[in-house]
Amino acid sequence: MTGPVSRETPPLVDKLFPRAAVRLSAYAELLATEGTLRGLIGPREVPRLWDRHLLNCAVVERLIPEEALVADIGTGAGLPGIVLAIVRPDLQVELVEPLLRRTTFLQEAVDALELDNATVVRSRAEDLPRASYDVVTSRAVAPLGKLARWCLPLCVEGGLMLAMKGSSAGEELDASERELAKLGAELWHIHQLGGEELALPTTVVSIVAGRAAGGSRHGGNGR
Ligand SMILES: C[S@@+](CC[C@H](N)C(=O)[O-])C[C@H]1O[C@@H](n2cnc3c(N)ncnc32)[C@H](O)[C@@H]1O
Repeated sequence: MTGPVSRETPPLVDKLFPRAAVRLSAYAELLATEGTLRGLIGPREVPRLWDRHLLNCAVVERLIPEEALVADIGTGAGLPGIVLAIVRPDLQVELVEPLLRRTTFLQEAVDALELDNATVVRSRAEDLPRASYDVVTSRAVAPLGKLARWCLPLCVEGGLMLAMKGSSAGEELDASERELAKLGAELWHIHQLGGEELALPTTVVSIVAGRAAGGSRHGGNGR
């Protein structure tokens, strides 16, 4: 089981997300307890829940326009979807996950946290309605090319696919540029978020969905 140190809310949370800190802490507690008991989060992740998971996901909100309808594909235990719903009450977030064990946990978390802007959707990405979302997020779900085949068709024209990636972001983008162009993507860009504040900055590949074929890497939509 987890030790008490892992449950402490870092001061940075109050500084960056003062209005969301209580709910974020409640979610951290849920992940550290039920989440690990049910095998949704590895026990070794508990001491680094804030650095590697919650804060890392929370800063992605900086790329999301106001009042967007967001689908978080393969959300697992709710990352980044639940975090985004907590820190951005203006968003509507669909937590998309095919596995029942995970959707059961997600629904319990949404209820416990009283998140009225998050909905659990038991589905695979491929089975969701097309051209429906302003923003489609994901973390640790699939390589970028495959992810783009799943996520870009779900975006409205001009919508945004946001893929949280690790150090492979550049390589993955290079390898999938042709595919992105075929899928009608217009701009793509690698963002480093939280570099000044977080122990581990977050890398996000953003891709603007559109009809026009082609695109340019580091197109710099600046969002
Ligand atoms: C490695 S987990 C990542 C979970 C979470 N995003 C995170 O970062 O902790 C990948 C998740 O993607 C889900 N998944 C796999 N294939 C999927 C698909 N075709 N559509 C939607 N989700 C899928 C899995 O069930 C799993 O929960």
